[in-house]
Amino acid sequence: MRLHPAVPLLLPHKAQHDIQVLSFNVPKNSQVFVNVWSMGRDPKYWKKPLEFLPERFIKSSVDYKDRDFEFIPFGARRRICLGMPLAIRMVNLMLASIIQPFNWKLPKGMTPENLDMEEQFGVTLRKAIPLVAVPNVEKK
Ligand code: HEM
Repeated sequence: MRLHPAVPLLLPHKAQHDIQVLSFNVPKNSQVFVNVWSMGRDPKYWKKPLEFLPERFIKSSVDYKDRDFEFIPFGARRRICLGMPLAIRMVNLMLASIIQPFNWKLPKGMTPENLDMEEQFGVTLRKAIPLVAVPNVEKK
């Protein structure tokens, strides 16, 4: 959700009136895109921003629920994702239900280090080259 956010530019927002955000003047009716993809990789806020280190969140106070604006994979404030409470439960459940029953491995010659994580940009973000993984059921 930080390195590869599902909705990289959030949904388009429109300024209802002239407003100044930090040093930026945003005229009424401007269409505003919030680049959460780039915010999640900003070295100003993240140590080793391009590394996948999920443990960075273990003792961190950074919250995804509309409080810490360096990490808003569900957006924020009035137009925050309505499905967020469902999504945060479902993501864990879906991941657990594919990880638990199988032993997964990468195809021959492929290692986690040489996985191509390039993205295909769109309203939603997807892997440019789909992940190939081989499920294996342990024989008892
Ligand atoms: C991991 C899963 C999900 C992610 C990362 C996600 C992310 C987002 C993001 C970034 C937005 C745009 C927020 C903005 O522009 O400020 C959004 C909007 C929305 N999402 Fe999700 N979403 C997820 C799952 C869901 C689910 C499961 C539902 C419904 C059951 C849902 C319903 C909505 C709706 C209705 C909006 C529009 C809210 C509005 O414009 O007022 N989302 N979501």
